[in-house]
Amino acid sequence: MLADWLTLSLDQGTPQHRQGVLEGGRYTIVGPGILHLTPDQVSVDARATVISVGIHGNETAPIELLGESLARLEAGLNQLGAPVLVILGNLEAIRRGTRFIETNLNRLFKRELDLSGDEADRARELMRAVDHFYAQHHGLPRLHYDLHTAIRDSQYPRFVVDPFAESATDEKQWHWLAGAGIQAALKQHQHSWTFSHYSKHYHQAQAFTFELGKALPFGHNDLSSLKQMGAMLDALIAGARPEAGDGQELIGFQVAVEVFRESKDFRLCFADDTPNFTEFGCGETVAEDASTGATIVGNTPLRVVFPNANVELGARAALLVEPTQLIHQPTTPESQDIEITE
Ligand SMILES: O=C(O)CCC(=O)N[C@@H](CCC(=O)O)C(=O)O
Ligand SMILES: [Zn+2]
Repeated sequence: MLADWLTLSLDQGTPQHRQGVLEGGRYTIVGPGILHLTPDQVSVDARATVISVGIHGNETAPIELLGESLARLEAGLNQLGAPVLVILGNLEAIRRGTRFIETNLNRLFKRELDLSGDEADRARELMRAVDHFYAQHHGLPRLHYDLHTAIRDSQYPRFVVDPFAESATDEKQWHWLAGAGIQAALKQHQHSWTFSHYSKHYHQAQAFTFELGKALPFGHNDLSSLKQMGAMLDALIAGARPEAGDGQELIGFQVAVEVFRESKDFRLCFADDTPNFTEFGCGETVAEDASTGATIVGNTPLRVVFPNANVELGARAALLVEPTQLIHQPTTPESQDIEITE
């Protein structure tokens, strides 16, 4: 039943059996595409964990990856040891295989949201579900991993966005991310009202947006590059400490310039298939907008992330980023622990 929950949620709406037992606990379907896993016993390393997928409907690899992890739980190959809220984000967009229907759901996670429409209603429903979940498990450390794939290839195929927030990122997270095969981390410079930002900003959760390769239709994903990520999901579900990534490098980046599309007459001055993190040299023009003019790289080379000329007016059309530090470096016999240089 649990393994079919993803498919049933998409095919027929909310499945009929709203509750059931599984290895180490029980599940409750709390709403369309919202599943609460409750362990019989909470493990010592457990976190109140939110795992969301399909916030953009065309990003299918995380849905398949999570489906495999739930199937392992149901088959008794894993045991529930932490409370987990599993979220299938934009159900209608997933059915249609599109990023969104009316507007980008991943910009709407704001308590004062006053928009109407299906995506705004879904954002409110998901915010309520997260609030309720963290309140139910208030004694535990909070975690939210929001899993995506990117529109284009990337020089770092697996990376995270670390949302802007007042609260600091726990150093342990870098170990876990490196262990899950994450190669780079991009620190956001301002509030972005994404789903992971919501949990970090309002609930002080450790939260990231994961980019796990390139967006492809169902059945076309090669999940072998996400094996370590799958192992991390299993560990979180079990309430175990995920594998630390000794031997794997994780590079930090920060935002230097955010490029917005302000007019209809807007263009990015490079090929559509330019991979994320491609470097542009000093003096190169990256974008042109009829109302705000050209965006030109200044004295330091910058790399482009999430370029998209087809966004709504006023929305982010690209980030220009620069490396900050090596957040996590391979363990050597001389240095046995994490290296943070800020
Ligand atoms: O590949 C792209 O251009 C977009 C991929 C994507 O959906 N990224 C997220 C990042 C969220 C964040 O900035 O934290 C998004 O744009 O919502
Ligand atoms: Zn996405």
